[in-house]
Amino acid sequence: MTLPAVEAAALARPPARDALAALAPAERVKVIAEVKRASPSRGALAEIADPASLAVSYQTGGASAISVLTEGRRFGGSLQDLTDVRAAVDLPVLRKDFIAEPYQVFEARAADADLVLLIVAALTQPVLHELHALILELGMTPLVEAHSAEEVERALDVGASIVGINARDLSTFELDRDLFGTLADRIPSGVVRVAESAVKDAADVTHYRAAGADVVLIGEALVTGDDPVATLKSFLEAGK
Ligand SMILES: O=C(O)c1ccccc1NCC(=O)[C@H](O)[C@H](O)COP(=O)(O)O
Repeated sequence: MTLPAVEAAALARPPARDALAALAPAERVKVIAEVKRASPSRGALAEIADPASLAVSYQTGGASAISVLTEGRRFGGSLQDLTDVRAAVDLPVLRKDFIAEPYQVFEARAADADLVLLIVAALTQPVLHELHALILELGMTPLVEAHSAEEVERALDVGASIVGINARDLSTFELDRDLFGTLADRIPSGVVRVAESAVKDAADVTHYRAAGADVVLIGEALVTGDDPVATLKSFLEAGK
């Protein structure tokens, strides 16, 4: 599709769901549950023939939003997965991908995304600013991902309302569950704090909540378990 065509398709969609309200800080931790077939660090994780029905299980289990990996080559995802998931649930849906240009933002809205991930490390500050503004202009919500104090500052400089700290180093794939705790205080109250990655069990959710997480983003532990509804419920219980 050409840029004008994808832009027109994006503008023709009904409004995005209010992700900021869905993820607002509350008495209990909230979860963004991820549809994740595979990953560069772990290879194949789960078949997921029907992403929409997995997303319905997540909604039943108490998720506040759904993340869909839309990158095909390394994660086995697609924009069609996102559209199918969005049609099956009442929750906001995140396009989780390596977003680098406006075309992908229009594409996300055209596929019915409500939230779009922006990875600070992958973008210059002017491009981060441009993409952040475009996501808001299209009525969606940016989730801005940081890995260091400097990247948190850059996220706040563009006006991010939701900041994620990803425990996974994107070049080495090493996990550091304590990174969130070292950076959380740099995110002011009023900005939603998301702890991303590395939850393997309920104790990790308790750990992130104690370190100040409003929201935890979880992929592998949900797609590899036998019962996503029960797993999610136990994680939410652990984050009270
Ligand atoms: O998951 C990976 O291997 C990965 C590698 C490089 C860039 C991104 C990657 N994953 C995307 C994510 O951030 C995670 O899917 C998400 O935070 C959930 O993580 P987890 O619960 O550890 O599956």
